[in-house]
Amino acid sequence: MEGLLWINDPILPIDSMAADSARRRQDQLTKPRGSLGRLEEMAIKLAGMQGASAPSPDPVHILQFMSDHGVAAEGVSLYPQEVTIQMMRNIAHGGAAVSVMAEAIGARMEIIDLGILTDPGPVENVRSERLGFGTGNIAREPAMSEEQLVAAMNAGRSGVERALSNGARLLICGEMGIGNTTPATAVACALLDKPVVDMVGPGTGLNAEGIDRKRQAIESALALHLEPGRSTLDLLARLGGFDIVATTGAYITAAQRGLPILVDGFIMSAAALAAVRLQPEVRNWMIFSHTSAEPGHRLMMEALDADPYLDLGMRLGEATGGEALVPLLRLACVVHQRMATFSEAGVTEV
Ligand SMILES: Cc1cc2ncn([C@H]3O[C@H](COP(=O)(O)O)[C@@H](O)[C@H]3O)c2cc1C
Ligand SMILES: O=C(O)c1cccnc1
Repeated sequence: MEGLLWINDPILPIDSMAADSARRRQDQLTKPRGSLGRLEEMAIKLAGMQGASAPSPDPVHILQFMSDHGVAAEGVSLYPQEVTIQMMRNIAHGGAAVSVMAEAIGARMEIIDLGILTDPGPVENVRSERLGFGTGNIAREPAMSEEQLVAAMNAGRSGVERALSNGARLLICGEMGIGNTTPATAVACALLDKPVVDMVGPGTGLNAEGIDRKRQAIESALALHLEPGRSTLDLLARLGGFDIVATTGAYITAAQRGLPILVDGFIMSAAALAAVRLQPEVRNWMIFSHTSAEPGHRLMMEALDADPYLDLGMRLGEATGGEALVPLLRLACVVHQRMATFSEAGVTEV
């Protein structure tokens, strides 16, 4: 697709020498081999991605994408659509979970309005890259045009470029927009060829009747848009959201530029599936923070051969699962760097 030729640019290889040398170092540190479990794996993975003997998640850069979803008209969320703009202000003013956590972990966050329902005018701390007034209702029409798809992918790409120019060493993408678990579910069902009943869930807290209504809306969307031979980009334009598409572009760009990706929950995993479908090696650059309580997330993780680190019953989105893992990533890296080896400490090795 014109304007998206960069998707096929090569993905950087992981530095396997750096990963091997980090693994060897872990085995020389004063502990029974493997005893720090997956903390060891975190440091080794980051070492390979960063080509570094002293890996570190810092600086962490969050791209927080805001957008609305036309399919909210089908009654697929417990909350009304005006919550999106209200939450955008809340995020920008520092009152949302993502904002409090970003401050607590010392992460830089850029909030990008990709097209919430009403144009809020200039909002402090929000970058406006509006592509429309929400997407189309996927149960009845495509989510977006080809032009909007291209612009959303490029918005994700330029977000990563700004992150890199700010020195980022770890990327977390997040989203907020009422109704968003519906396009995420639709994209996942389309890409994985799974029945909607296996993937659909409560999102913000729908009851059984609400989930059934959401299932019907997604089934209508798939019946309308799913045709054999449709490309991944075409499916994204028909079923996705501006945020899922921008994140897909951000993930591919990060992998092309060598920036490690921390994938957040259910909605961001739909983008991860799309990015890996478009460019399989993007998977090598991904770390998965947590298992979302949204039931279909496990199927997504299976498809991505991913085993997320945390399982805290989180189901918020907003990059918060990614943020929750950052302190553990830091700990893993500090341990990797500062622990004494057997020979340094004069401890008997077996
Ligand atoms: C106050 C509030 C803050 C949120 N922050 C993230 N989400 C999350 O919930 C929404 C997806 O769930 P559904 O598809 O059921 O609407 C998205 O906005 C997602 O970011 C929120 C939802 C609400 C209500
Ligand atoms: O895991 C997520 O991304 C999620 C789950 C429920 C609602 N919003 C987001």
